[in-house]
Amino acid sequence: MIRLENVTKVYARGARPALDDVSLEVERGEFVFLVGASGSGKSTCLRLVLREERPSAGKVFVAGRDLSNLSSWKVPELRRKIGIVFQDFRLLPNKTVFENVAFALQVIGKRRHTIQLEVPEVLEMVGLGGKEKRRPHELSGGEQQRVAIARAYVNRPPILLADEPTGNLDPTTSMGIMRLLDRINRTGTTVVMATHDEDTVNQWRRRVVELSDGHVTRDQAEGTYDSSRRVRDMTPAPDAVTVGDA
Ligand SMILES: Nc1ncnc2c1ncn2[C@@H]1O[C@H](COP(=O)(O)OP(=O)(O)OP(=O)(O)O)[C@@H](O)[C@H]1O
Repeated sequence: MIRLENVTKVYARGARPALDDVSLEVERGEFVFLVGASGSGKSTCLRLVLREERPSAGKVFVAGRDLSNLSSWKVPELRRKIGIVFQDFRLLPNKTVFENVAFALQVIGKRRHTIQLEVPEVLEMVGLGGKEKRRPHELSGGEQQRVAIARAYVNRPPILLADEPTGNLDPTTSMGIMRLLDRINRTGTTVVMATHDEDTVNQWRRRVVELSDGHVTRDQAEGTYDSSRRVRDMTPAPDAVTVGDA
């Protein structure tokens, strides 16, 4: 469903590559956690899949299409296949919950009566039935993220990308959001979630792809994440103290 083939991304001439010869394949229907320290290249991966960025070298394939051959007028069609959720929700503050979700269908030309049917259905699914008329500031962070997920999913895209979706939420609320993403994944949607959230990764035990300085350093089924591991690995063990100190 998503394939990166020897992808390198250099943003600025002379800068360290954000991604350095990364190859990665995500099958249809998988749920993948993309983990790694800040700056390791997680968001860059997601932006390449959305064709918001183009690789400096290598190829990106999404839903059978080679994005290097995709003309710019076909990019909206690609993005219709991909729902995206961010850490900071990115809702339209002056629109109601219903209007925020409906907007995603309006921009792709869906008919009014379809919108009237599909928006309540997806809001019910994310647990926001009855809150259609609220504006984002009248919702909790978890509820705002549910609206963002409803907006990303209302068109039933085959791929859902989530960039730190639990980053602004407490553990209990995060758990609810993860249950929702899991439910969406069970409908057959491929989910790729970039995250630092160790507890979530360790609780859900899905495939974990770890990036370090633009390289894939681990790809593990039912994986875990310990962000302190790299730091610990670089710290001398207690028995490495030099004899002269004794
Ligand atoms: N638009 C840009 N222009 C220049 N450099 C960029 C740009 N976007 C990202 N970078 C650099 O590329 C590297 C990877 O960034 P990226 O945002 O992909 O990392 P990340 O793992 O998603 O980090 P975070 O967890 O903090 O979001 C970093 O060194 C970053 O500074």
